Amino acid sequence: MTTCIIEDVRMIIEVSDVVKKYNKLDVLKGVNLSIREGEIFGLLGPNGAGKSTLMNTILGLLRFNSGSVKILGKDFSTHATEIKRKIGYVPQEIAIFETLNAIDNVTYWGRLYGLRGNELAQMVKKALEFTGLWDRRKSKVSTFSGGMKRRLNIACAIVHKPRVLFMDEPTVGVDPQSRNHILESIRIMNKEGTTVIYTTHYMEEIEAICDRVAIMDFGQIIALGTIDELIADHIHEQCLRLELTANTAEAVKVIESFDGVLSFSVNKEILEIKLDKDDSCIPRILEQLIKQHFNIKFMAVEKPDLETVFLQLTGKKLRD
Ligand SMILES: Nc1ncnc2c1ncn2[C@@H]1O[C@H](COP(=O)(O)OP(=O)(O)OP(=O)(O)O)[C@@H](O)[C@H]1O
Repeated sequence: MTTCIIEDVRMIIEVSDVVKKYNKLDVLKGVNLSIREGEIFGLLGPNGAGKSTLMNTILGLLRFNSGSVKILGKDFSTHATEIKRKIGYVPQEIAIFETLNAIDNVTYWGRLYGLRGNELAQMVKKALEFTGLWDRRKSKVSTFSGGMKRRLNIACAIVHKPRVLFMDEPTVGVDPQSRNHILESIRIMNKEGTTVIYTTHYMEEIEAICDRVAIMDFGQIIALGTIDELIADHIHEQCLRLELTANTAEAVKVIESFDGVLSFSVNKEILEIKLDKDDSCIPRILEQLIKQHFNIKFMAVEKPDLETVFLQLTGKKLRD
């Protein structure tokens, strides 16, 4: 009966009104969050926003002051062992034994997750193959590059094929090849049924793999949705950049009369025009400029992206 309830759950993680304080510092201020089974969920936020604290709270590694957390429909306080066997965690700090080789590291974690005998050996092999480390299984970790250590860190977290995988900035300091390998592995794991909760400061990673994204700031979720939804909900303008060969001041007089133009600035021969979301005025502006014999040297429309949303909501760049 219990297994049945776990299998039927659609929201794989439910966080309700979670408050976490460190002395007088409110680090999580009543966080509410539901993560769907089967998604890759990105958690973004400036340094100190509370992402790791939230992750550690969900994982049962940190006690919180009030609220509730459920994973797979169960509470950690009453079903810790059951939940732990179904989740994996890739911590920000690499948690592997430098003096052991790769296979012994992964085997150690496999045993902790309750795997034994032939099943353990098979799962260890699969995790090392999956992370591209099988050929180096007998090498001591102290001889590994930073990217290989990160991949081994992941192999340790996935050896038991978790239903939910938490990854806290798993690509910090890795080379582009390892980064691509990690992202591709996440996609494959997700296709095979693992729900992934992912934090990073790299927008391109979120864009590449995440189905939905939550933006956190000052201990609260301040926005949540797909990237398209976040842009539609929070960004109400875009920028048209034109470079003319001459007579920019006269061109301004043409442009300012158009509906949809919110503001503009001129820097030498470059015109930066802020437009509202409806970009139907762009072809009309260009048509009018050409008709009046302005010579357009360069033109670009800057479409808003996740970075634009993040900057608008937090006042910071993702990698500040
Ligand atoms: N053990 C602790 N004792 C006191 N304050 C803490 C402790 N751990 C975290 N904090 C504080 O809680 C806040 C949130 O920290 P957290 O590590 O969750 O942020 P984060 O969003 O993960 O940041 P980053 O992107 O830098 O990893 C910060 O102000 C941090 O200083």
